[in-house]
Amino acid sequence: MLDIEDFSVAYGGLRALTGVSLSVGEGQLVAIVGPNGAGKSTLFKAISGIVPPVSGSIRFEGRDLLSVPPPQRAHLGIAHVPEGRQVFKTLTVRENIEMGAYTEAGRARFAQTLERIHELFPILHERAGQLAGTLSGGEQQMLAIARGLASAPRLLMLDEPSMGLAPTVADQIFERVSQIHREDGLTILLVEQRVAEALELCDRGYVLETGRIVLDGPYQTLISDDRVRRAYLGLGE
Ligand SMILES: Nc1ncnc2c1ncn2[C@@H]1O[C@H](COP(=O)(O)OP(=O)(O)OP(=O)(O)O)[C@@H](O)[C@H]1O
Repeated sequence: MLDIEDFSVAYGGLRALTGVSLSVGEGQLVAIVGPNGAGKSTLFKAISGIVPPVSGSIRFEGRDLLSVPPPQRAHLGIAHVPEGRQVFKTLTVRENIEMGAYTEAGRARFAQTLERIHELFPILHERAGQLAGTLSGGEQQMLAIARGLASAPRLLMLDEPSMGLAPTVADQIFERVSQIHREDGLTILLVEQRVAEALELCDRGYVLETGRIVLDGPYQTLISDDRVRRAYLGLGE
């Protein structure tokens, strides 16, 4: 579904991504893990078109994505749920979800998507008329994911959904992400610093460090790799 090849991004003189290649197959949940500043958010911004590449290619469902203007990319079915949630705080929960449904597919399927969103996140149904800025951090994250789902995407990109959340709340979010993947078969690209949790959920993972992919493979390969065990899972040999 998504093929990124030899992709590099720079902010002025600073290289944020160097020669990154990765693939996401239809229906897969792929995790990108790595430390602060590794370039994870930059990769998502480049897929959405917020930052331009220096070189490399991105193909989405066989199409050259870089030739598609950024505002059109959501209409192809790419939903980007940004780091830090960024809900519209002065709009209600329901209005935030409606804002996500601006794609043709999102509008066409809004009634059934809303029903599914309420099934996944009943609290958003209860709080439909409440201003988003008054929600807790976990509820705002649920709303950000719901807003992404409202566009009826083919690919859902989640940038650190656990950020700033208590472990139990983060676990609830991971459980919902897994449910969306398992039950709805949605293709998901997940960026996370909580490496153990993210790798447990994924079909395939990539480890990104200082702008380069240093390791990739299926869950079993990554979880048994000594570097991953030492650096990210706090485990010994
Ligand atoms: N707008 C920007 N201008 C200049 N440098 C930037 C900009 N955004 C990010 N960077 C730099 O690019 C590098 C990668 O940042 P990025 O936010 O992609 O990392 P990350 O892996 O998502 O980290 P985190 O999890 O802390 O957000 C960092 O060195 C960062 O300082």
